[in-house]
Amino acid sequence: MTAIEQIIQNIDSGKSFVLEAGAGSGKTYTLIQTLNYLIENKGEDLKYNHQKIICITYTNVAKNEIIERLENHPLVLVSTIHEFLWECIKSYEKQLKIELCKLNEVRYKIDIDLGIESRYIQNLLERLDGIDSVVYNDTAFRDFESGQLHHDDVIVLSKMMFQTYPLLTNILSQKFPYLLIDEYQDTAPETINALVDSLLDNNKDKITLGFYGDSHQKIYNNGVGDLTKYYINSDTQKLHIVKKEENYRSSKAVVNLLNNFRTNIEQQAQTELQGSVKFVYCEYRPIKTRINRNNREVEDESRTAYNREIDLQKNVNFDKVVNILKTEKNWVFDQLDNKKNDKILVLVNSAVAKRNGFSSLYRIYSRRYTRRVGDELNKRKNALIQYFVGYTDKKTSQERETGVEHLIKFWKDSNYNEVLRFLKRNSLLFTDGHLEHKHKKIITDILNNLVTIRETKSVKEVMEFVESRKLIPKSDAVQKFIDQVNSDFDKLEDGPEKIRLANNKTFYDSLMELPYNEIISFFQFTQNHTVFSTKHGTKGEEYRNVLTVIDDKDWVNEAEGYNFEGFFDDTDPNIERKLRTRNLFYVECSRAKENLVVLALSPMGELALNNVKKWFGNDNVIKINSL
Ligand SMILES: Nc1ncnc2c1ncn2[C@@H]1O[C@H](COP(=O)(O)OP(=O)(O)OP(=O)(O)O)[C@@H](O)[C@H]1O
Repeated sequence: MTAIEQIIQNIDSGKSFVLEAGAGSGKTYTLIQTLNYLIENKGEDLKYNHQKIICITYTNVAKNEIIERLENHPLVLVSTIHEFLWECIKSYEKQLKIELCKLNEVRYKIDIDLGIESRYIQNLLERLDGIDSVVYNDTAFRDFESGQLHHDDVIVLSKMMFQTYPLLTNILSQKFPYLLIDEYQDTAPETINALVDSLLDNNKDKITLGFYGDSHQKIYNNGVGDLTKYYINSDTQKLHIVKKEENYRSSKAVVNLLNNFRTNIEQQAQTELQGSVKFVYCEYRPIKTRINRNNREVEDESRTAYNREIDLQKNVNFDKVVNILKTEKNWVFDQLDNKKNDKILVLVNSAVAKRNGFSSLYRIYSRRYTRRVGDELNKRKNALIQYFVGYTDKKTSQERETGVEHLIKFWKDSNYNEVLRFLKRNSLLFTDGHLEHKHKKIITDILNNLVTIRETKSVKEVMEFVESRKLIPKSDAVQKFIDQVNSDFDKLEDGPEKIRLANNKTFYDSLMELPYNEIISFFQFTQNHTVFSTKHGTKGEEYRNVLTVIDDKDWVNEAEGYNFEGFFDDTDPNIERKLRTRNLFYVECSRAKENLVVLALSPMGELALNNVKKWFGNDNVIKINSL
């Protein structure tokens, strides 16, 4: 039976299900097929009972694609998770206030127990009495005292509401008897819990849930990742597993490789194209050692000097491989024509930053965050950097298009609707929310000006311009950061807090002096508009040929990072990191339609290489010197 046939069988017998579908299997297509089936076969009933089908997606792009493909069908509500959950809970004002107080109390206690100054409030209930209702809008700051929620709070509060008020879930299941969720692996565990353990548990006969996704493509830390616990045990299962094992994207060689390190799905390539996979590894001279007086072997040279030499060697190796691919294999790495490009997938490191024109930004980050630099940059965690380039929502993996550069992108693309939406949401230009004719001229002048000054001025000058024109005010977090670095922290007692503030000040001062051009380059990089791609943005994308570059050095010591050698040889003791690395590797390799080359710049031990040989085939694992 095909996946869609199994899904239909589940739907017809009222069973909730998970579609586990590997890379390139056409998940969205199956989701659309399901929706069409429901419209055609259950549509009349739904209409009669004033019910709707809910389809939850993660990005506005996916949302729009589905709406378009269903030709805006009135029976289907396509929604992001926040929109949906907020719609579910927002009218229960009394209950919301109670739950908000509970949440506030829990978070307040955590802060107090940790001995840190809490942003939460004692005795919130009394203060909430004075406000009309709890509110949430997409860009609101958290301000519990005035009943204002941040979007993370919506996720947590809805879980609490679903748990505490079964009646709420009964009402929802009456209104929405079918609920389909795209990219389940990136859904917050709290949301899965609300949907499966409350909504479904309380209303088994009334609602069917369908989860679509791929456990091996979870690359964001906050997603649930995998729903196995809900279907593994047939006695207690709440969901039924359906597998989709076709791969419509990749060549036989690539699919074969994916199957070699994936255990829960065995994909079938749907093309006759053979393609190829190669793994290139590098060896470096060992660090010099000597025997000391105590007869112990110790390092005989400075590790910094050694690392510097190896870094240079890595650059040479990288250039060598790229050159061979270009000249001998006809791969196309053309910075200007992104569409036709073959792609280099690489996590940000100093060499990547240099090649993409943001090496000074990288240096400033390295000084502040030392070993966490890659992670900090990749995730755009710092509030100051977010002001310029936005960020990826950690709960939903959605790009938050809130940065100066997003606004400029909309403007340059002549996407005026988005420009206006952005300004209405973020700027102080429209104090009364109305756009008048006079505003259009003002906006045009400001934005044209901004486009130009960005090219030549410093970060500080751009920030001042943006602020003075009331385009985007500083967020609370940015203001707090600036206030702190400008405070008189010299008077503080010596200790970690003083050091932290001093480091922040250096970071802030150097960032402000930076040519803004570096921010532009960094933004292009985060949006995959270079031949390089941040791996966090590659899901759903595909390229003819892919070069994936691995360099453990920048990541291996971080609990939050990646450890490729430890994944290849199965020795990484940190299970979460091992899964994260496996998923990243899976997502990267599965982007290739024809040919894949993996270049391991950091050294790989014998055990790792032996496993790699099992996956890639002996002849496809090549030492760089033999190229
Ligand atoms: N039924 C089909 N027949 C032919 N081609 C298909 C079919 N379904 C999908 N494709 C093609 O296969 C490729 C992969 O599809 P798609 O990107 O939808 O898969 P996916 O499951 O979302 O992949 P991933 O999760 O890896 O991003 C696309 O080029 C798509 O056009």
